[in-house]
Amino acid sequence: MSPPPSPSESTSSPVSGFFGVFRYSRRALGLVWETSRWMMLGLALCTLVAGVLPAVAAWVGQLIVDGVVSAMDAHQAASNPNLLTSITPVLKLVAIEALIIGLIALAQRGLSAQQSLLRALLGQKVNVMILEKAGTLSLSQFEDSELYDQLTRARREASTRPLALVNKTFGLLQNAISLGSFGVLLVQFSPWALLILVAGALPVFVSEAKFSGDAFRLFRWRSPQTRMQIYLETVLAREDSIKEVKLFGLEGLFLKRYRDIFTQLFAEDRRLTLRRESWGFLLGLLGTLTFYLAYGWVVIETIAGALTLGQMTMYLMVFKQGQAALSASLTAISGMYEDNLYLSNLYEYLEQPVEAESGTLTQGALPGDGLRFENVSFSYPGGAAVLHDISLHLSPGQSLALVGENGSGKTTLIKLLTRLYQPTQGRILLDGSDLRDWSAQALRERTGVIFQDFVRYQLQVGENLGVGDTHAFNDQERWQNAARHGMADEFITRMTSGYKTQLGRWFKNGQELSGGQWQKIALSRAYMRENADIIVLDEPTAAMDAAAEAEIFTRFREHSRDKMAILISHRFSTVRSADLILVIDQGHIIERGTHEELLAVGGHYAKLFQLQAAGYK
Ligand SMILES: Nc1ncnc2c1ncn2[C@@H]1O[C@H](COP(=O)(O)OP(=O)(O)OP(=O)(O)O)[C@@H](O)[C@H]1O
Repeated sequence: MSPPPSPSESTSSPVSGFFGVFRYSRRALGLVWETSRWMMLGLALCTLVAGVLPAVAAWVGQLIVDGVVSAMDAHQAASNPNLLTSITPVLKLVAIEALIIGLIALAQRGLSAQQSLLRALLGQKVNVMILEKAGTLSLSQFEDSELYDQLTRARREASTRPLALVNKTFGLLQNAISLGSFGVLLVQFSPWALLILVAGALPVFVSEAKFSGDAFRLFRWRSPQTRMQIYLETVLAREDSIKEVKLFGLEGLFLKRYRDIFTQLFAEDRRLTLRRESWGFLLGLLGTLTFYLAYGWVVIETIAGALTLGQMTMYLMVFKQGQAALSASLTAISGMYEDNLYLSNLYEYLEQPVEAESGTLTQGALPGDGLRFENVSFSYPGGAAVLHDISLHLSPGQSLALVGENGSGKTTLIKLLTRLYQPTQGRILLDGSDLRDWSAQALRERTGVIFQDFVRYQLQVGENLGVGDTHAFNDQERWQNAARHGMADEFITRMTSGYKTQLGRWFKNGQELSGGQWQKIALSRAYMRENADIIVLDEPTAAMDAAAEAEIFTRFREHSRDKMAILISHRFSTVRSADLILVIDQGHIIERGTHEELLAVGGHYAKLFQLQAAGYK
């Protein structure tokens, strides 16, 4: 199976497509320039030195051979030969050549030292750019598998590519300088020789350019499989999934899938590599043939007396090195083409449009009005409607509970309320102003949320709380306050290093917590937002024991006395005390009222309540 071309690749002509991708070279150079000006200048200097000196060395080589020949003649012809006088001029030339070779070695070392330092700096810079961009993407962009592919491709490859591109650009420059200087020497022999040199290397270049394009298309086309491989690696080798993998005996199954993907990808790789190398070999032979043709020509000219021995050595060396430099330049160009294609992926990702943060409000038009949903409907991108025509009003000091079956849309409602998604229809108002018009910062400060799938950070306990309010990330007093509210302080103080205990198993001395303890940590994290007046708990006590749950809700009510509290729970014992209960079914509000009102109606809520109560009898 061959990868389909992307639309842009299939519509543009191969030539313009080929040159079009070079637009990223300038950006890569700019990136290096921003990373370290001095090193880029150093690279340029070393490149120049390493480019010019080989031709100078070849020329000095010619002077040496011719010097030796004439010194030999003079020495033999002299009636009173003095060896020292005869060899001194040649030895001086030998010393100069040694110096030149030393300088070339120095320049090359300089190049490789600067390249390896730049690799580290540039890799870090590009990775930071990728992660910074990730921070600006919306949740729906993150859930878009194509964008996710792009992000994965960018992370896998692009952090090494900019330097590769710059190295190749400098390599090309160095070879071009060498070629130019060799050309100056070679043209004196014959312009045809120069032409032969170019003609010999051209076919390799064309084939390289073609195959690097194929390689990139292959890489782009199969990134979903690569991503599946990364995912399987994670499932098979991470402590949070290994328990289930072991119990269900999934190792063999997943490893087989992992291997199958590799086998498929490897078959494509092998095909491409074999074709690339076979063509490279055949076309390379052409280059070798032209070299030996030129070799023969130079030898004939020398025997015929048109060239001196020194000139012959020089031309042969120039020809050989020139050909090597030319094919290296051409390979560099096609390699640059490949790097450019990879970089185009990085920049496509970096240039993903992000929604401009337009809201600036820090206060609503009707302070104290609380939260209002006005005929809000919502569908996830590309999906069917999940919420239909939701209207509700919650004033400060009131509590709201959402009840409904799995998948009825409760968490989605919270995602809209926290502006992780925008309603498809209708609007949400906070203190009389549309949520979209609020500044993100102000909104964040006013809401404290814990989601069902809260994050278990592999950090210290205190930091796990601190993430709830970055301003107080290291504030121990605030940690303790929040932990008291979330009922986590008791077990934290019993831990070996208290709030400084490392959590999780990823790092040394990390301690694992029970499901309920983690939930208490997450709950305390929500309490870190001291100024938040909208507190949302999405099934906060599912993993807690009954006593802890009762205590949690007593504290929750105390804490949220003058705030807006929203609670999602499948346990009616926690829901019943809410001021307003909404029963959601397939995205519709089907019942609303207090616990008593809903029981009196004898509808869906009453039925579910009785079902649960019967379970406890
Ligand atoms: N990111 C998403 N993209 C597309 N569809 C989604 C996404 N998240 C949830 N859904 C769908 O939206 C619907 C509502 O999901 P939601 O998580 O809001 O339900 P819920 O009432 O909170 O369920 P539960 O009680 O199981 O937590 C479900 O049908 C689900 O498949």
